[in-house]
Amino acid sequence: MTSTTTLSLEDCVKADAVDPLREFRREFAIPEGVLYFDGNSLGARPIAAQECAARVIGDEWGNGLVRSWNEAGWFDLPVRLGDKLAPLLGAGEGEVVVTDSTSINLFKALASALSIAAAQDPSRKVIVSERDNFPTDLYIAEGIISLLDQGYELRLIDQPGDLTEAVGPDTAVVMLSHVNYRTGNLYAMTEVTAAVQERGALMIWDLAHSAGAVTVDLSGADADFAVGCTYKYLNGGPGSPAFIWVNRRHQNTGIQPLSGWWGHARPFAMESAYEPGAGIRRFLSGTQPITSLSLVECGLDVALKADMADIRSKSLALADLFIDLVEERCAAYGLELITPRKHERRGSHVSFVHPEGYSIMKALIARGVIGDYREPGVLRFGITPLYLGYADVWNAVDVLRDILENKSWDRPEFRERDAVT
Ligand SMILES: Cc1ncc(COP(=O)(O)O)c(C=O)c1O
Ligand SMILES: Nc1c(O)cccc1C(=O)C[C@H](N)C(=O)O
Repeated sequence: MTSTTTLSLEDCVKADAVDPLREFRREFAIPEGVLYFDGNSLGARPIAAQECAARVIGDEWGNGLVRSWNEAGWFDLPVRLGDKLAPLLGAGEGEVVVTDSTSINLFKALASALSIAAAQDPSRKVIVSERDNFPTDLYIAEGIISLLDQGYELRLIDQPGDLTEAVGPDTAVVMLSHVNYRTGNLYAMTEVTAAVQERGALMIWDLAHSAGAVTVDLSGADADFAVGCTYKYLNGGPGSPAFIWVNRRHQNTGIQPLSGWWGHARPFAMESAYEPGAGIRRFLSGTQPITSLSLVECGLDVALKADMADIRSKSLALADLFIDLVEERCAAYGLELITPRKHERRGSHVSFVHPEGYSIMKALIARGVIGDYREPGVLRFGITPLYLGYADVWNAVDVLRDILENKSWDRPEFRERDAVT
């Protein structure tokens, strides 16, 4: 569907009828009456996940018991799932493991990158990131800086355009989110990686808002490390394990400081001294949450059946439609778009700022249009082409217009803050 003005619901219904991804919606359990625009926080449940959970809990755990570490392939699951995820990241076999959380994987990646940078040039003491990066990324960097206590510092840029100027001969590592969690800004991975490496620094990407949503080519960009989660666009389930990708040239060089027994060269030799395993396995630490790890496969199996180019073009078309409809139908109500309009600069969510953003989002959720809220004043709408269609976008904006027109957000119950927004 092309970006036009004066779009009708009928146009959207017609666009849905010829959408090459329309059958994928059947693969997901979306409750009746819900328009789900929060797959950028927690992806919807693949129908297959319920049966998978029953098999893992009932059969593999219940009947197999401890034998399942071998017989059901539990021990190899982080590596097997990493290999399965790799094509969606432009990565190869033996380069990715699904394990731990994004925060923990970032700790491993950053510590490892700093150890590699220090071996090359110990005078490089700066980690460059973005003030508007997802907070956990900055907190993890602060934690490593205090733990190492070797004069490292964090340099934060305020605009994506300030990046190249901030990276210099003092820079050890640059750590950025490929897609910004708040604005949806998308960095040009290949160009940015090349600029960072030309300046002698290592490049770490956080792909939390990219994996399964936008085209990613880690090998093509020749980045150094990447991390990301599986509970958003990969539909792995709440708190499902994250992933870490390590360029082969670094796998056996840096220090992976969470040196637990799963990363040991011979875990069941039970040796008292640590000897890192070869390759990506050394980025494992300890025992993995096998039930939730197993569910990651259901989301991956769905995503791998779809063509990533179709996902990307539908994501852009749905977001264009969302923006056009808001601008056409909600123009009088003070919503300000903070997401880049340019396709090459946009991820897969759309964000608007409004002084009453929190109450408006709560009012939307009460009407079944589920997005989320981020400070300050940001209404965020995730665009997930596998289970959202053009008519869904039209209907969501229709509810938004109604809430704004009737000021129905202006009620005490919509002002009460929940713990999770
Ligand atoms: C860019 C980014 N990094 C990291 C995280 C979270 O990491 P974790 O799963 O460790 O809580 C999120 C979202 O929660 C995120 O948006
Ligand atoms: N990870 C989350 C959580 O534990 C609770 C609620 C939301 C989340 C999210 O994923 C937030 C998300 N990363 C964001 O971009 O804001």
